[in-house]
Amino acid sequence: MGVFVSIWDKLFRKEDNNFKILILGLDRAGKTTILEKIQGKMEGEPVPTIGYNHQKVVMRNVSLDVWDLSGQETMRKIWKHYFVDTGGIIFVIDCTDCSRIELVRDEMNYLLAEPELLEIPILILANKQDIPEAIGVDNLRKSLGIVEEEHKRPIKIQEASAIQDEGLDSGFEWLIKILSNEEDDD
Ligand SMILES: Nc1nc2c(ncn2[C@@H]2O[C@H](COP(=O)(O)OP(=O)(O)OP(=O)(O)O)[C@@H](O)[C@H]2O)c(=O)[nH]1
Ligand SMILES: [Mg+2]
Repeated sequence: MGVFVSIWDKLFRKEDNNFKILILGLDRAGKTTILEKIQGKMEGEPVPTIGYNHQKVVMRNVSLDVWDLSGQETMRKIWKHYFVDTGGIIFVIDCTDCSRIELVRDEMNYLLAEPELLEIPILILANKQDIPEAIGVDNLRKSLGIVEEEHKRPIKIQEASAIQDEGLDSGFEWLIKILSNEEDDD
């Protein structure tokens, strides 16, 4: 953990306990739904994001500067312009969208290999678990080729249903704990 602490100290720590969070994932994964749900303000069907949504969210005394970026193909190419100063990533997957699971894996691997994001904690939300055909965490883990324990960075795959507001609290709690622990290790 010592390496993490020093990197956070140098790069990501904000004086006011504020962390920049990127919500990434393919189009229609449920990113905007999640951002709305965690703020308790879901109103009707979300429209596809053009560009980004930017919201300040306070949870557990931590201020999150959340950027929900469009997952459409052309927009995925400009995700990198938002990487600077990122404290954590929430990567959202539509677990019913099996035909694009390889594309999801490619995007995930791109993020994992990105030098600007090394050591950054990643919360993977395995979304749309309310739909019976959704693949579960074990299958998703195999499809992505991710073994959390073997990663140098903190990484967690969390089952979720944004629509039913399930799994979001646990996921965010984990991420905030990771970020806050670094704060605590002063
Ligand atoms: N059944 C179900 N539908 C969901 C869930 N989360 C999101 N959706 C639906 O999935 C669709 C896409 O949701 P968005 O939140 O707009 O997805 P997005 O990832 O922000 O998509 P882009 O902005 O295009 O990148 C919408 O119709 C949502 O209502 C979920 O947990 N379960
Ligand atoms: Mg969106």
